[in-house]
Amino acid sequence: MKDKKRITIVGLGGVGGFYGGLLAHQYQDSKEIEICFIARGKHLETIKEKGLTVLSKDSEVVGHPSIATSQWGDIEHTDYIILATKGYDLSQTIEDMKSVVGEHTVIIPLLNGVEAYEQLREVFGTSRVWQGCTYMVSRLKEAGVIDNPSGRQRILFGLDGQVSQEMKDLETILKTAGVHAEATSSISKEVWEKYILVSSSAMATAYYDSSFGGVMEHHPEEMRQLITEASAISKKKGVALGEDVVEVIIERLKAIPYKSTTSMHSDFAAFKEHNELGIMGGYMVKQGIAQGVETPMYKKMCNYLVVHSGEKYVGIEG
Ligand SMILES: NC(=O)C1=CN([C@@H]2O[C@H](COP(=O)(O)OP(=O)(O)OC[C@H]3O[C@@H](n4cnc5c(N)ncnc54)[C@H](OP(=O)(O)O)[C@@H]3O)[C@@H](O)[C@H]2O)C=CC1
Ligand SMILES: CC(C)(CO)C(=O)C(=O)O
Repeated sequence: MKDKKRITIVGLGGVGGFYGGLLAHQYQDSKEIEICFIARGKHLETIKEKGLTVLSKDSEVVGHPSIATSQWGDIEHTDYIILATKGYDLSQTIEDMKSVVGEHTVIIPLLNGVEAYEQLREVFGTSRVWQGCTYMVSRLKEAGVIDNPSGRQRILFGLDGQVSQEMKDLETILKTAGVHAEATSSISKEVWEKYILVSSSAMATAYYDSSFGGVMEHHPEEMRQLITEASAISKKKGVALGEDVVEVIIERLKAIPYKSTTSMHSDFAAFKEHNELGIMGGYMVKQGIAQGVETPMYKKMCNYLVVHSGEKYVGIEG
């Protein structure tokens, strides 16, 4: 029964649902690999009934996982856990998944930021927790349906200084399912570059109630300031970022379609009860204090957004 490699995805929203759907579609009849979903509510019921539909630019696939459940107990054991909940669900998810994490289980967080990795590492140790990040703009459209309109997607994962055979094997499993995956030996640098990009743009898009293009065109100085503050923190934490990191991030931000926006801004705009202000902004402010780095722009935007969350949210230009 334990012969098949088992990959469990928890959090079947924009990110986990997209990659989970591709994996479940590819491996539904596989004798070597099986895909399990931890989901909940109506989404779970629809997945059980009709499978998980993934819409992506010009394609549509439906994935039927081997197991779809809300109960970790139904999974029993797993070789990999791909973690894709929002930051505010992380602590509970870590508690719940303890029952299936064995000595050999590898955990890969795809959440934005570095807090998930730091938290997981504290609970499960360094070698079995790899770092990861993803570039995409994908959303849960309705129960059982994930939409990634541009079709863009990319996962980077690994541990610093090595790309092991186990990592190469996972890269192959993901690529075979159509995932643009890359195991890398400079994962801290990759994760931090992504984090600086998304954290600065999440803060500014939510603060100004504007798109990527909007904040880059109308608030370039504020964007530069956020990126500079975040880069200073990561360098103080010992991450080997290039000297030109601020310019590199600015160029990447300019390449993002003008009208698209961050997942945090979407959550603010939808008046969601929870948001990721903690991992996008709060972490930078706290780390600034811990590392002795001034973060005036993060503090200003956090202070505004923290009192304008939920139903009270009105962006500055909103
Ligand atoms: N969306 C995107 O394009 C991108 C997002 N990211 C990052 O990826 C992470 C995930 O984002 P995203 O996919 O947008 O988030 P979503 O809110 O779309 O999806 C998260 C899913 O996790 C589910 N979930 C949470 N806790 C549990 C649990 N204990 N058991 C089962 N299901 C659970 C939620 O269910 P429920 O609805 O019931 O709460 C929800 O369906 C975030 O950190 C985000 O910043 C990174 C790159 C791009
Ligand atoms: C910046 C972006 C869109 C890139 O993947 C993202 O990660 C997010 O909004 O959460």
